[in-house]
Amino acid sequence: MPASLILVGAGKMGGAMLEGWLADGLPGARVAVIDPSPSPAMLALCAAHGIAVNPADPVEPEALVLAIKPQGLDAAGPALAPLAGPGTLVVSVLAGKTIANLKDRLPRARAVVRAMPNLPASIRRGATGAAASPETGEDQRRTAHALLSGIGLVEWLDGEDLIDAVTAVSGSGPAYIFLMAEALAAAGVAAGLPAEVAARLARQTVAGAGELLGQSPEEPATLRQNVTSPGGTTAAALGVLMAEEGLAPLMREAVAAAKRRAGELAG
Ligand SMILES: NC(=O)C1=CN([C@@H]2O[C@H](COP(=O)(O)OP(=O)(O)OC[C@H]3O[C@@H](n4cnc5c(N)ncnc54)[C@H](O)[C@@H]3O)[C@@H](O)[C@H]2O)C=CC1
Ligand SMILES: O=C(O)[C@@H]1CCC=N1
Repeated sequence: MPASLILVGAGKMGGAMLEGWLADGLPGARVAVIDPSPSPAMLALCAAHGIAVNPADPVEPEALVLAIKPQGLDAAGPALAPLAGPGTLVVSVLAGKTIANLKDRLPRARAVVRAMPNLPASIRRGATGAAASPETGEDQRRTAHALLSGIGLVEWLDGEDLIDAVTAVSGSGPAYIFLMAEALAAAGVAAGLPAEVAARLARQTVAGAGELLGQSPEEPATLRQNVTSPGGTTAAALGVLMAEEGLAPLMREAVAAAKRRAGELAG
């Protein structure tokens, strides 16, 4: 873990990573947060862990983690450039922004890791794809790995060309699963259940299935088959979901749209 870390942007994703790092044992005294409008919950978390918020004269840290909106990079660049020296490990989670885009705004930076985590980082169940600039040293790679593996699974990529696909699959992916819970609950209401009962059953079904998938050595397809009695109710439902025009082509289209959008955010 780095001896000093500045988190720039402590919103939903930055906040989730910070929660994960703190749960992983990163001492708050090593961390500073820069954010012009931190939420009350973030201020409370920082106060509880002795984390400096918007220090007056921040100094170049060992690790500078960027978690602002991609569209905010131009405006933030001038304030961030002095914090990213040749020895600083820069970790960016900005969707679409390439390592070259980041180096444009942080001209002294050498070691840049472009990472795409996801929101379950807050409970250390995240999934991150990452790629490092060629100048990133072995120690800095180890530091980046310690940070990212502290919040869940890490897949290192040979180059950054796959990060937009990672963004579309696992970066945005939790939203697809939450939507599944919403849609299942709504379908339950349509099938006659009281709304609150449907919401509780759908939520626990998605959470329980996710937990089982996380703990089981079986493939998702095997777990699906374990639910499916021949000629039974699940088979009837899967006949719809697995039809030619069912979930698979829809998911392909959704992931392609997210990947396309990530490409548009570059620059
Ligand atoms: N939300 C998610 O599930 C994921 C988000 N990301 C990436 O994380 C980044 C942040 O996204 P969210 O957390 O969802 O957005 P957010 O809006 O919740 O957080 C952004 C934070 O940046 C702060 N901010 C704005 N300008 C700033 C500046 N100049 N200096 C310091 N802080 C500044 C805002 O006050 C806010 O707290 C984006 O680049 C996004 O692509 C990546 C993976 C997943
Ligand atoms: O929606 C977005 O652009 C960000 C990137 C991945 C998840 N949230």
